[in-house]
Amino acid sequence: MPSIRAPATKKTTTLTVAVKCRPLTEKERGRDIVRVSNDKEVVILDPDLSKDYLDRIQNRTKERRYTFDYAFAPDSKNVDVYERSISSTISGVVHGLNATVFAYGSTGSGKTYTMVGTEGDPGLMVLSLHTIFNLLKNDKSSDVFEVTCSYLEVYNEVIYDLLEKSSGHLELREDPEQGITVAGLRCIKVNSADKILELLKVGNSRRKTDSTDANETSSRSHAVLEITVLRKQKRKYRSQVIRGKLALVDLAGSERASETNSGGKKLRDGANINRSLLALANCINALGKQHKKGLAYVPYRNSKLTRILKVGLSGNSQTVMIATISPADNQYHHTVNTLKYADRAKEIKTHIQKNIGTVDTHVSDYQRMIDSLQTEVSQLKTQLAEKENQLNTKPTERSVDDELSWLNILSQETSENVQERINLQKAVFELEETNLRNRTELQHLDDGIAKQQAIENDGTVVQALMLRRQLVLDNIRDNDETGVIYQKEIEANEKRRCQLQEMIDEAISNNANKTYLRILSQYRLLGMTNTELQFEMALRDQVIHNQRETQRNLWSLLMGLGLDEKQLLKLAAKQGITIEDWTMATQLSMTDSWKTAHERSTRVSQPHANPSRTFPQHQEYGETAHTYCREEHHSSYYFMSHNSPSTYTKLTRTSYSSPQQKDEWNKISHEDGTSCSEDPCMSTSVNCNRTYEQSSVVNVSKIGSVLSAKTSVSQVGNWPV
Ligand SMILES: Nc1ncnc2c1ncn2[C@@H]1O[C@H](COP(=O)(O)OP(=O)(O)OP(=O)(O)O)[C@@H](O)[C@H]1O
Repeated sequence: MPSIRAPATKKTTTLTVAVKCRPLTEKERGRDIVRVSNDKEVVILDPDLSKDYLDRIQNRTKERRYTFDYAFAPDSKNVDVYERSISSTISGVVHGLNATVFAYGSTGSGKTYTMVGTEGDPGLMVLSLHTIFNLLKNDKSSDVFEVTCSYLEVYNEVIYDLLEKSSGHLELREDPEQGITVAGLRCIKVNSADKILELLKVGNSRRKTDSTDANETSSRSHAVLEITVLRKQKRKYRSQVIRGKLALVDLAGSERASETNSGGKKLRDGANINRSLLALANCINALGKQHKKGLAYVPYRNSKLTRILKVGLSGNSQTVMIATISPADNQYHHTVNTLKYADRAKEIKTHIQKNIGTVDTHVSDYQRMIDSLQTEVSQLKTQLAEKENQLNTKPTERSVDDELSWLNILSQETSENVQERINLQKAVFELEETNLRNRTELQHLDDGIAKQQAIENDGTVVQALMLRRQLVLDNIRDNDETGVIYQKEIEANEKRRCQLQEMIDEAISNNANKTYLRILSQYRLLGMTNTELQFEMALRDQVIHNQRETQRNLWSLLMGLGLDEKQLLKLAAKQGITIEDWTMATQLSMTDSWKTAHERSTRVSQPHANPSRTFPQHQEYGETAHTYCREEHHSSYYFMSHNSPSTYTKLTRTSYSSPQQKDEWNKISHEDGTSCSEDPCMSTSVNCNRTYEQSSVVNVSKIGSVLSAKTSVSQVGNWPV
């Protein structure tokens, strides 16, 4: 079929952005911090409960408010999302228009639930297919329809056919007429929604999923279901073929390694997912900027995902982005990140146009098309010449206004470049961490094999150990290889950074408005320093996570020895070790799910680097155990009862909530008899002159980080969504 596109009127439209908040799951016992008002507005409350009215009116809270085309509260069904934000787009597919719907959000935020759904709450893929086949069934024209379907996944930057039992690696091809296509991808002819749903089911069962701490069945790949509807129109003098395409995309979720609690393969998957999502985020950023200045380069080529989504993001497609978010307070950073990108995506423009191919075209029609194409070519040539002219213009020749916005764009790109470098460095750091653990395990395995070889006859244990050894070695090699790729990307990123800085410096030295430009540049540099600090904190976050894991493992080990609470305390006392909080520590070692729900409380219940003090929990085990806590970044203290861990009662500087609280606070004393005269609400200690490390409670050297780890954590870091 000739596929010359007949010139038809192009309609410019913006991406439709809908936000869907899922309900709190049973496992999550956190606070719900998302509010959806008037069907369009989403408010994210500050997860820090201690912020009061004054903080709010002085803008010191982390509360955020966003407006989108549509917003859906946790009680909304998939069909509500479909009817309000998608259905009209889907019907265009039957009339030769392209449409793309993609779900975007952090891991466990509900993307797969929204796209695929359940039997009781069918997802957007299922609902769209029913609409398409209903429209075809009810079509009154004499047109003939043909529907085909393909389903692929991108896993670790490799494309697989989900409709093929054992699919090999597929390659992307740039076709001058059809755009980006996947060579060798199966396109199956279908004649009912049920048939596609069957294929969808089979395809989903082949998708790579894994269980992580954040989501039991986490999708580790990006899945793209594409439905093509061909409408063949028989007319008196010519036949026309209209082709509409619908792409339904379920992305893998962005994640932080510290949250998914993953290592080895899972960590590598996560790093790849984050990398392709970062590439997508960068495209959204660039496209969002394009409408303002028309300058931004859109880095589609950075990942397979962005190349596949190119048409949906900027080409001939009516596109809907469903940003999925979790309402849980511990997901605050992910939620804000997702909404930030969703907010930018609102600016993206696409250009929709009917895909019409003609068969038996009359010569005069061809002539008309050729004329029109020639006009288009000459217009493009003029535009290209103008652009080249602009690029060759020296900064000094620009007007000041132009200069400033040009510099602004440059510095914006610099910040993004820094952000990208930070993400890459974090990925490298995570890989190195995993390999460190892998190498330790390898050492243990070698020792074990040597010992076992000396005593064993049949060699079965040795064989099992050798197998494990090979697996660990493979992981080390894979991680090293990925590390080399990341290093190369860091180098490329660094090169770009230098280029950008040179351009900024040149603009400053050439321009009359030097002082203003210098301030602007300084401002951007400070912003970058800030981002780098965030990276440092993210690294610290990771170290703390590892310490907690060690703590948990060692507790399990101690518990496994069969010692009861008294024996353990006695043993510890003999060694001069004070166990800080028996209740919490044992709970911590017993259940992992407890850890997630109570992470906040464990995090804040440990002694602090500065000021140092001894907490009296160990005197009051069991029912009456209380912990004094401080959250470092908010300089606030809480009084928390273990009987009801979710209840936080704030102590204020001028008044205690109850006499009991005041008494409890007054009990705080150091072991050596000195006490802190600090008010609970002050962030510095008055009489306390010992450092954290000196405190005998924090006898880290005795049992590693088992009994007392530095665990004042701020969950910062802008891991890309
Ligand atoms: N609207 C909803 N109603 C009820 N449960 C939901 C809803 N949305 C999501 N969930 C539940 O939340 C959990 C995570 O959802 P889902 O697997 O869809 O997340 P995801 O964003 O696809 O995660 P990943 O990126 O890790 O694959 C699942 O247990 C799912 O059943």
